[in-house]
Amino acid sequence: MLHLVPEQDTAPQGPAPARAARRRRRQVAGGAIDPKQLITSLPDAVRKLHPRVMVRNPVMFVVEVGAVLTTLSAVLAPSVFAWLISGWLWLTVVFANLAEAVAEGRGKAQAESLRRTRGALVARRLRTWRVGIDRRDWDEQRVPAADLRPQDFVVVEAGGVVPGDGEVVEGVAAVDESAVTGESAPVIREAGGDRSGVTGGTTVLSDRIVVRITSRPGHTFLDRMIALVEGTTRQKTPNELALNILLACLTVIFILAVVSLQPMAAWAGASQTITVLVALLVTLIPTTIGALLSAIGIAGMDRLVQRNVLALSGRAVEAAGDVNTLLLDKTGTITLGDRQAASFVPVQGVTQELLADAAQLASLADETPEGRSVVALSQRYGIQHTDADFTHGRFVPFSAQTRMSGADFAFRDDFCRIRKGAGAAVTDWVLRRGGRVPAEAGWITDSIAAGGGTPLLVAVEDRGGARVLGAVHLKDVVKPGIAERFADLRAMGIKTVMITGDNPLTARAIAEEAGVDDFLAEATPEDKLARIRQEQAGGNLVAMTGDGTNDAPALAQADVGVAMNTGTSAAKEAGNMVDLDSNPTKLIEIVEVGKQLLITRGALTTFSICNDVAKYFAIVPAMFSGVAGYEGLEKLNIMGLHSSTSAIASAIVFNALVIVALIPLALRGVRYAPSSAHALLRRNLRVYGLGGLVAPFLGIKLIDLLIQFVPGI
Ligand SMILES: Nc1ncnc2c1ncn2[C@@H]1O[C@H](COP(=O)(O)OP(=O)(O)OP(=O)(O)O)[C@@H](O)[C@H]1O
Ligand SMILES: [K+]
Ligand SMILES: [Mg+2]
Repeated sequence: MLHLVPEQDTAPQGPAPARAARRRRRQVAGGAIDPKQLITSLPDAVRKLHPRVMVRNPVMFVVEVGAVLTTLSAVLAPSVFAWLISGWLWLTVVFANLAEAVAEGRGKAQAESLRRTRGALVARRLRTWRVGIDRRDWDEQRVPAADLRPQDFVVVEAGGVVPGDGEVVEGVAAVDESAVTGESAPVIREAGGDRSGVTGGTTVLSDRIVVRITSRPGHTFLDRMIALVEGTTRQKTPNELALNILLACLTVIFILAVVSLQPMAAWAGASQTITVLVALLVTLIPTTIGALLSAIGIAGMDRLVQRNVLALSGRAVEAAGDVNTLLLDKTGTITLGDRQAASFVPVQGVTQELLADAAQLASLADETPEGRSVVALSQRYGIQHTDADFTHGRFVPFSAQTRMSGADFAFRDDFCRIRKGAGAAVTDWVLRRGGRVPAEAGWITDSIAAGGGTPLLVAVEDRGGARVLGAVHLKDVVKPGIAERFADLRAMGIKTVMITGDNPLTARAIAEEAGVDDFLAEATPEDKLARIRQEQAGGNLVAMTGDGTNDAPALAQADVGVAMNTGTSAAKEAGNMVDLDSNPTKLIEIVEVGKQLLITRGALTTFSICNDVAKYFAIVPAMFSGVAGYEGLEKLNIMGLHSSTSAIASAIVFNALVIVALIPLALRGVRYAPSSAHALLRRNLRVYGLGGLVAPFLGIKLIDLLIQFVPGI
């Protein structure tokens, strides 16, 4: 099929949008942040100070309220200490907002370039379209792409841009999808099969296709992609919500503790100022994780975008971190999916020509790639039927339920039905019509299947009764390198199951070659769905990759449903992720990103809480220093800080700086190497727990050494 691509269009340079897309991906790859980003995101961070925005983050909202209180008290009773604390509390809130703004800012540039792609597209809409209608009578209308509605038909010719998402209903074309995927190699899009989906904004390089629009205005793939990278549609995931509630509870507990401290302190004759009480509260509550939580989530989605995966739900990204079963569709997912007719194998007493003739009649209206390849192969036998041969006929289209296709027609005064399809389905059809199926038919299909090919039995029914003529051998190729990647999945503790509508023998041959752990053959869409429910009922978290309309129910049911970008729009609508590279082993990276997200969140939570414990040692002794009866607390001043005011100020400054210091880690994610959950937990406790305990002692001491030179501290 690749000969369809004109030479000049495959030049390595690629069109400008492709280069821009690749550059854009390179910029964000690796996740390193440019210090300039911190500066450019500053205005956004300040804008986020609005209380309506801040309440969404309870921990930081408390810090903001504290900043207001200390500012008021600094105005009423000015002192260097009061101004220093209130200033750094405002900085703490700004730093937290900065983390989120930087995370969002990285998507904004990408959204800008996608917006340009969407631009002002013009569509060539057809007033009517039906299969086989004479093309010259087509009545075309030029309309803005924004006016397209589902069920509209548009025509796109070489050089034209596809105006909206849809399904190719007629024709085959090479399409440049680089504006959306960043990948400059053209892909084939064709009517009928599992490669019929086209995306608005992509460019047709060759030929002419008719597309049935499937998306509503404003809800196209590009629209969704823009909203996604900008983070405008991001909702908190269940785990994130749970952690937020936990952090809010901790905050309330510490508020109560600090409030009840005051009467106690007053009784001891060490009544504390508002500034000191707020400072104590802020050091105790988990500000580090409170500040970084949202950025961690955004960065996780972003890391998937960098890998050319669009996650349409944050819940799915989290679920990916815990997936232990992966279900894959065979054709087009594990294999290249270009099933081509390779040979005709007739039964005894039937010639190849007769079989080829019948197979062609059964495929004339079969718009699937398989159907077209049967027609092409039979033409090599000099057989060339035309629609005129069908006087009173009807086509029977292929369906995943019947697993057959064919035609019923009056043919040269005879009445005739022809079917081709899966061995079991056609055998059943012949038997129901009173025919006999020779054992030879079984041998033929088995021998094709044993080699990994897909046999299509061909049968006819006419005055002579129903009988099998032979089989078509469809060949497909397992994607290269797939076995190694499945081995990687096994090492990560993920079981792979191939599910296919194909017969058990073909399924076994392909399963062995691809190295999957298990397979399910002759599966209808309902079987695929049932298998997922069964795995889920067994407590497994299931991911599914597929491309066909018949995979859609399963993709919707799976915890992580990854649709191939080459697939049908039904599959892309049903899944919660789309892989722009259409690579089934991409799940390995999706799982890694999911795990990394969970680990990063866990590690920074551990760090944050351990951190606060240490700061306690700076502030509490300072509050009670010199108070009779509380000399014992002096022992807690193990850091030997300069004065009580410098101790408290140092703790607040450290508390704010640690947020900025951790922004790069939150965005890049904690390093992830495949290993057991226990080993990961132990490592994290060691690094982030211990680190969280030790860092403040060093940091606060250092800041104290500097801050003591500030006059008035
Ligand atoms: N165009 C066609 N005409 C008749 N029969 C077909 C046609 N295409 C496929 N079949 C038969 O129907 C069976 C099921 O179809 P298909 O393989 O597309 O199902 P599937 O569930 O999508 O599986 P897969 O995982 O292989 O994509 C095939 O094994 C083949 O025997
Ligand atoms: K804190
Ligand atoms: Mg399929």
